Amino acid sequence: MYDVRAWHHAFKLDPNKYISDEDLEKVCESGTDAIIIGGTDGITLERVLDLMGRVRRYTVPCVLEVSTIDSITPGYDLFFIPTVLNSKDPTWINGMHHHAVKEFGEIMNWDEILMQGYCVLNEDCKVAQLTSAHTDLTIEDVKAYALMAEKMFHLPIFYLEYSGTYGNVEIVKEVSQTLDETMLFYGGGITTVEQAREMGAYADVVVVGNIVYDDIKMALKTVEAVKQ
Ligand SMILES: CC(C)=CCC/C(C)=C/CC/C(C)=C/CC/C(C)=C/CC/C(C)=C/CC/C(C)=C/CC/C(C)=C/COP(=O)(O)OP(=O)(O)O
Ligand SMILES: O=P(O)(O)OC[C@@H](O)CO
Ligand SMILES: [Mg+2]
Repeated sequence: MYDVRAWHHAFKLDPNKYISDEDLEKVCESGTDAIIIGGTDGITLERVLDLMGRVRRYTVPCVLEVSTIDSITPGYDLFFIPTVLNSKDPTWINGMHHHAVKEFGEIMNWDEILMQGYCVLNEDCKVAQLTSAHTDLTIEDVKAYALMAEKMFHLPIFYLEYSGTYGNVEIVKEVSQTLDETMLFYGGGITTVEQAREMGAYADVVVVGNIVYDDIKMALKTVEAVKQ
């Protein structure tokens, strides 16, 4: 079993985006703790398998963050299963999950599965739109979701998701102080070393996504920034 508790940094690679072999090697050999394969749109089995095969050339742990039932295959070190706690639509809280467990429940290795309680806070991002997330939240609202994740549902991961935009440090700080057992993942809009360091001071794991595609050199620098 991989010790996710020891992780501090992860790159999230989007199967719907192109990455050259050269850049992929840099990302996989960067010293990051894991490669998470995931995205919200254009996630087909073919694209996910292709990316997994390419990441598998390296020893870095490779995780599938499941966003569609059709793209689930064996071959990963771990599976992250999001549940969007602030969605207005039960489909994204437990609906798809029920459907998937009906299909795969008998063959699932539950030791390889970690649930992520998402709280999506950027109203304009794709995942907020897709899941009809209620993003107009106060710090107290967000902390309540964090407490629900930990104390009511015993989720291993609470994920503050600002996909595409840099988040509110005060919220990340306060949520980090609210959680004891549940790990705090932060993701969204990390484009500088300073931002990576700032969020890394509070989040257990900083997830870096889009900058990989926009500025690979800067993306690579976030690893050391978070791990220092
Ligand atoms: C056969 C075999 C090996 C089986 C393995 C067993 C297994 C893993 C079974 C799965 C069981 C299960 C319960 C599956 C869940 C099914 C499912 C589809 C649940 C719904 C998940 C969910 C809430 C998805 C919503 C979208 C979401 C949260 C996506 C996460 C990724 C994300 C936020 C990406 C960021 O967006 P991006 O696309 O990068 O945006 P930009 O392009 O703008 O950057
Ligand atoms: O792509 P960015 O904005 O870095 O966000 C990372 C990740 O949280 C997306 O799910
Ligand atoms: Mg992305």
